[in-house]
Amino acid sequence: MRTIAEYKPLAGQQFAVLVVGVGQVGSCWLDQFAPTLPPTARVHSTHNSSTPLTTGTIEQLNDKGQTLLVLDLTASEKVSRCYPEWIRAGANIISANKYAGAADTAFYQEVQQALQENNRQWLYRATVGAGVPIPQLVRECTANNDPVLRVEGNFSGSLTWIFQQYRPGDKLSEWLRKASEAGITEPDPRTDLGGMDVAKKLLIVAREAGWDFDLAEADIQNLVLASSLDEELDAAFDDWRQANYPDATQFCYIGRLVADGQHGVKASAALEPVSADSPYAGLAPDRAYFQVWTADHPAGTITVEGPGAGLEATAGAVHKDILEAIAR
Ligand SMILES: NC(=O)C1=CN([C@@H]2O[C@H](COP(=O)(O)OP(=O)(O)OC[C@H]3O[C@@H](n4cnc5c(N)ncnc54)[C@H](OP(=O)(O)O)[C@@H]3O)[C@@H](O)[C@H]2O)C=CC1
Ligand SMILES: N[C@@H](CC=O)C(=O)O
Repeated sequence: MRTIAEYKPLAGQQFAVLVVGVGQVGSCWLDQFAPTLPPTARVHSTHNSSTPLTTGTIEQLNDKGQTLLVLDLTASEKVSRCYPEWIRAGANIISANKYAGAADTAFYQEVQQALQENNRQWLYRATVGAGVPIPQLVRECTANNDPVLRVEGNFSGSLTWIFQQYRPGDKLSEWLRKASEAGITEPDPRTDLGGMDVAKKLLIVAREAGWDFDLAEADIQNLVLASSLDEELDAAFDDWRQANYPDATQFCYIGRLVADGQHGVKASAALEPVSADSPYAGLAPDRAYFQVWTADHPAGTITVEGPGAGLEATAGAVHKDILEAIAR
């Protein structure tokens, strides 16, 4: 963790942190990271569904001259839709919630416009890769005139955790339950298993490269193969495995963005068999591995590996955003 001494806010500047969503990530941040906030920052308030954050609260604090950091640690689309109003009222936003980053183009642009017009920041390092700075890498290559051609990686922390441990013959439903208990799935694990969580991450990264696409057009494999996530899922998944990859011993859910001259980008994700020489074969269940191909590196890829799942890695990413916002 970086030390607070590295950060030099403007003289007298006070940062009020408003935490929206005190679930698994929010509690982890409050317990482990909030105590290390710089002396110029303090947690002003915490909010959940029954005590939502209001725009009035933001306006009042802004009027008092406080610099506001609103942490969106929910999985709520409703909360994400408040961003433009909150930004106009004076808030800077830090998100673990992926809804705004992967929203329809019109809403995404509305958020960007509100940020520009009000000179506010929106940071979202925790939304992709947990502790692996993949959006930042793509943004930096793009900004430095080294266009990104392709990005590939195990974008799902929960599906990686599951499939790095699952072996044919296991019950998929058991691994899913354990992942949910470990706090690494979405509040509704169907979001992970169905691939929609990965689709959102692909869109967030694509936007860093200057691409955009409609989530509905992404080619995403849905592993919600049964209406209930119990023995019914196990039977359906075994049928799929036997029909497609009867000899595979290991799988990984891999996401891809590939530049496509005509259409901008093609986004896809699928569960694929992993051979012994694949970089995914020996990956620990909580690690992420990404490869980026750029114009300057068309053959040799840039590779990044790091902690890609878990509450501490995610809350740590939120904390890095807070320190970055304070330092700017
Ligand atoms: N778990 C992980 O490893 C990772 C999670 N994330 C992201 O972090 C976010 C949070 O995940 P997690 O902590 O696991 O989720 P939880 O379900 O544990 O917590 C969500 C929290 O959001 C609150 N909430 C829901 N709606 C509102 C609202 N309208 N106003 C205020 N609070 C609200 C809930 O309150 P209540 O209980 O009252 O409804 C709850 O406290 C998600 O977007 C997830 O994608 C990102 C990376 C990794
Ligand atoms: N559901 C997510 C958790 C964080 O984004 C994942 O599986 O990666």
